Amino acid sequence: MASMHPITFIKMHGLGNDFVVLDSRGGPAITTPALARALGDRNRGVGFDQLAEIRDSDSADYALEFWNTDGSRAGACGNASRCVASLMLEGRDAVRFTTERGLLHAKRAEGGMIAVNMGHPQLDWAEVPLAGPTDTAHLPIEGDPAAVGMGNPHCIFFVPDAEAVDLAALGPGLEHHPLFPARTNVEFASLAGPDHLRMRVWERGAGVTLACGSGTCATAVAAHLRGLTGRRVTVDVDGGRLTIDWREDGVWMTGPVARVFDATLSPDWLEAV
Ligand SMILES: N[C@@H](CCC[C@H](N)C(=O)O)C(=O)O
Repeated sequence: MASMHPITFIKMHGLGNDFVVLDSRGGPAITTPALARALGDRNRGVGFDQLAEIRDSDSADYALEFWNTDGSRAGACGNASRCVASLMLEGRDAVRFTTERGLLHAKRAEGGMIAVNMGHPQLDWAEVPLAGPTDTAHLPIEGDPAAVGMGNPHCIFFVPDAEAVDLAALGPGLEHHPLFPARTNVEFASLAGPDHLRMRVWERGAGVTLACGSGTCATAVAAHLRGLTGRRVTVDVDGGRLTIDWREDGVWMTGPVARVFDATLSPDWLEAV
């Protein structure tokens, strides 16, 4: 891939869910499926769970596009949204940005945390999407999972002990289950206390990750709808803790972010992609 200009990027993470952030505002989009796969390679590239590209927006402060390590696009990425918002919030109280699913909002929260409103959950089978008319609260899959869309699909299992689940063994088959025509992210959650969940995730297009923001929102929504929790919950994921609050105006997610380093892609490496 030839490039006229040096391509700089920022490496960030939210609870160990790690990202390469590209900013192509004012110019053409940079990311292709091949570049996402090459950059996502932890041995020969940089390594990430998702790539987030910042684009110009006519209707908001900026637009965001998300890519998985397998080169596929994702309609939502909660933790990358919080990471990029932390950059864009410099000198501002709140930001508005567009993603595939529409307009979202983010703001600073207490203790240096970043909060993002991930929008309203999608509870209709066609919105998730599922392959045909199905009760999203109880899918016809062994283990009685629920389906919730947050701009991307999630299949959520409530289990006695999320720690004991072999994600690598179960994840690939469930990600490609025929009920999910666009594949799915897969979450396993158990109740850790009142309004407190323990959750682990297999991400569509990325595999096992330490955290998934949209998955945490989807799990909190499913837990409330099953009568397991209230609308505000603490969720412990492998990489740390998120707070989810399902309010009138959408599902708010609050947690930490980190900027790890800034760098420039080598032109020789890019040429070979
Ligand atoms: N890590 C993310 C979700 C990323 C996208 C997902 N793998 C998909 O393909 O839908 C998050 O924080 O939400």
